[in-house]
Amino acid sequence: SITLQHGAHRIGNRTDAGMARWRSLRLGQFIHWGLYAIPGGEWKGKTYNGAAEWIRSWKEMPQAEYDNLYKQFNPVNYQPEQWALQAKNMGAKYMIITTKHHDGFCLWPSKYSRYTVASSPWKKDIIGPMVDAYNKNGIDVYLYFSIIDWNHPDWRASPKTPADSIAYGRFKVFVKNQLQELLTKYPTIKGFWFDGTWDDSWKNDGAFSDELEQYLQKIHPGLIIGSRLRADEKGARHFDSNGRLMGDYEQGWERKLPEKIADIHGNDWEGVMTIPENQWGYNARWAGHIKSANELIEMLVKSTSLAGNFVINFGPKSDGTFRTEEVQRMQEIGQWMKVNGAAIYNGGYAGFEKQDWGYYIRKNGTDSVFMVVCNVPVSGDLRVKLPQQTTLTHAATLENPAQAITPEVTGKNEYFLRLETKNFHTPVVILLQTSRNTGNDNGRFEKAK
Ligand SMILES: C[C@@H]1N[C@@H](C(=O)NCc2ccccc2)[C@H](O)[C@@H]1O
Repeated sequence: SITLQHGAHRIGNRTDAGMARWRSLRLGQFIHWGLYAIPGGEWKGKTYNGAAEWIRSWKEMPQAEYDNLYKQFNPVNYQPEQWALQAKNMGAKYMIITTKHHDGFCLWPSKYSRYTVASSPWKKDIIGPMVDAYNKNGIDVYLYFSIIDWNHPDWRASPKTPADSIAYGRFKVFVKNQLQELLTKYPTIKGFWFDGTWDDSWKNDGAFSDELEQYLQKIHPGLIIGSRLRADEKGARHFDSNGRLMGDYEQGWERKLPEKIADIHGNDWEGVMTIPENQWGYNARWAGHIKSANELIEMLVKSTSLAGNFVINFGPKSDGTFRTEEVQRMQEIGQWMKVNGAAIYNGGYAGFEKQDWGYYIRKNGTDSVFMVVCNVPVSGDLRVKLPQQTTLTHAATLENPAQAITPEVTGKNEYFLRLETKNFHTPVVILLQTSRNTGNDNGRFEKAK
């Protein structure tokens, strides 16, 4: 390995209580809200085919007209208590809110910028009431902050001249001031979710990103910050030039998930997911594939089974209400979580060989292993191969815990569980009580006929 001044400063995952809490939460709600919700992916009768929150970059969008949208920001139906209750009923344990996206518009009345809600007809702080409402409902809040800031005169994607570098130097001070301001105004937030850190200006200034992260941890110890903030002095991002993860968890899983446990290299990680194919901010027309609640539940289960967190994104309308499809997904996911949340919260990698019917999840630190059946076999028979020295002592679904399922012992450490019924409308969860011992079931279950 090479000597790095601004590479990873820690080897292995964080072991403090704050990080243990983060990895116990498992299900998060992402909210992308801002001026981009006003056009909602359309402009003067034309449809923008990109992600709605990027519409300012569309060649058909006059940037000055976009920048003046703040004069229309007036979410008269914004009710943060409703938002928080809805998220609680979905089973989300943390929420990530866009304080400032790439367009630079601030949802809080920053004293370092005039391009904020304070200049809009709404006038009031959006972030404060949201943090309070979510915290009151037992949901932790993380602040999304874009380093890219298309509105700020000193931001540069790639400084070319000495004047550019002087301007970008001012911009870095502005970024540090706004982050300090957010921590001062909203002291209960648990961390930052940084974005927009792929441009040369940021990538080639690993020292600043390192110093910034250390500054934030100094003024607010315990903050949880993912790998997307940092670059090392060679321009390596997420993983430093020695291949070590920078930050507190791998934050590169955007609209994609790891396939198998080897893909996560033992790191804490989080996947963030859109319900349509690629829309984060409100888009009036959702084209392409819209994920069902069952698809999102399976992604949540897969993430948990691979010891990661899963965050589902929502893009409220400019008036502060949510579109029907998003309300439906939150309700359907919430119904499943009410019955099966025990398999998700504090869930992690079970260490069992994955089978076709779905996913194993181990309740962290226990011998309780959940089987989440997403693919019901036509036979109704679920093969359960346990690791050596592990015995199955009990099985029952979370829906009917009193109804034990008697496994059929078929061979060394292998059982079949038969499902009474085969028509399920959502993934079914079976809790296995296992014990590690001599590797046989002590005659508890009769041998296969
Ligand atoms: C969380 C999402 N990140 C923003 C974005 O620009 N993503 C583009 C991107 C996709 C994959 C790697 C880096 C950057 C999107 O607008 C959302 O805010």
